[in-house]
Amino acid sequence: MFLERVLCRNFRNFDEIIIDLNKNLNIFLGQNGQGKTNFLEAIYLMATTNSHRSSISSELIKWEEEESLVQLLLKRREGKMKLAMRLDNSGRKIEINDNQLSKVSELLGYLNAVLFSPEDLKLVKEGPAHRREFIDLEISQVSRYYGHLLNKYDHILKQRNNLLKSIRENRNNTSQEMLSVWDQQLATIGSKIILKRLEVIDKLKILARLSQRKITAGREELEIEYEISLNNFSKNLGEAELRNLFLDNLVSKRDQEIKRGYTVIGPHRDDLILKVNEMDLRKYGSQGQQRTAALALKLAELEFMKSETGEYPVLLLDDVFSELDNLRRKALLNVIADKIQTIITATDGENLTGIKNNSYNIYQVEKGKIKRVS
Ligand SMILES: Nc1ncnc2c1ncn2[C@@H]1O[C@H](COP(=O)(O)OP(=O)(O)OP(=O)(O)O)[C@@H](O)[C@H]1O
Repeated sequence: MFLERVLCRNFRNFDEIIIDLNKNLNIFLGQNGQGKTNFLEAIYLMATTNSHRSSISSELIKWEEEESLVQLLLKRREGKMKLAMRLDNSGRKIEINDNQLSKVSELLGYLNAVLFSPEDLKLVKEGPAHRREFIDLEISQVSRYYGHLLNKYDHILKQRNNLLKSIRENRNNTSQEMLSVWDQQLATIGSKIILKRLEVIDKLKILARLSQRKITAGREELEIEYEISLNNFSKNLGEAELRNLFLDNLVSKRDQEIKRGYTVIGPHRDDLILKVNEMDLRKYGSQGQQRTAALALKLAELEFMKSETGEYPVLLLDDVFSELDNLRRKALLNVIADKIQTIITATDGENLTGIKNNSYNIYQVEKGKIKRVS
């Protein structure tokens, strides 16, 4: 798939920009703070329904304006489509081919995009929330049903945590009965989420291992494991068995959960363990090894989405070329070749000299204005 045109109106520091993109490679050059990341953010927002930098709609709207619009013309195998998001202080509205959708989450699955930015090092070296977000976003982009499960799980978890707090404050039996009702729901949805994650990680780990080998010329073996918070878990459990195990775990943690006032087990507490040559990357990996693994995961993500949807997603590279050494840069360029629409931002073209795509556009970004220069 590829983007033909991107329109942003009153989005971040843009008044109105209308950009026609090359179906292969697009390079956006500009000094710091001119609007390069803002442009990628608008596209990423349309792929995931969320900005990677802010969860607050009003921050995306241009200062002193009331509403903003991001509109994309997208070419997929099945044809062209127009996607639009309107943001104002009351929230976000989505239109597909000029028809308004009832829920923002229905936008998921139309535009698939993979974003790689310097922030992605966090994926390897920081807390589990980043790795859960990585896997959840990836699955949500190819499965709207999974996005729906996550929303439901979040809702149940909040209600259950509120109840745990209220039991802690004033123990009574009716609340304990209510807790069993929430347990059933948490276990039902939670086990579906865990099973889907396990299925995707099984595919992803093969793809990531291959990428890591390519980037390191076979010197590093990357392993990904799912670290589950449930006790007595064994692989190959069916959905009903996993649900029962989840419920048993909730019963055995009940006193602890009431004492703490929140749910201590479930997919919201799980993690991904990344190892290189059997060493835990998060704890012991060098910055270079962590960066390579983050890149390998992103390349695996591209291939995973291709295998799920039949089309490569759009690749967004935010200022990453200056951070990569020659080997990693080459590996990245080999993957992109001419088959993936790529949008790159950089402060100057110096690190981009290795790019030999047949066709590319170059744009200059300055003070919220974007102009094509070649
Ligand atoms: N809601 C907003 N309204 C108007 N301007 C905004 C808004 N949000 C951010 N900006 C401006 O956008 C600019 C940041 O743009 P952006 O993050 O795209 O920078 P960049 O070109 O990617 O630079 P860098 O290379 O430093 O990342 C800043 O000047 C900031 O003041």
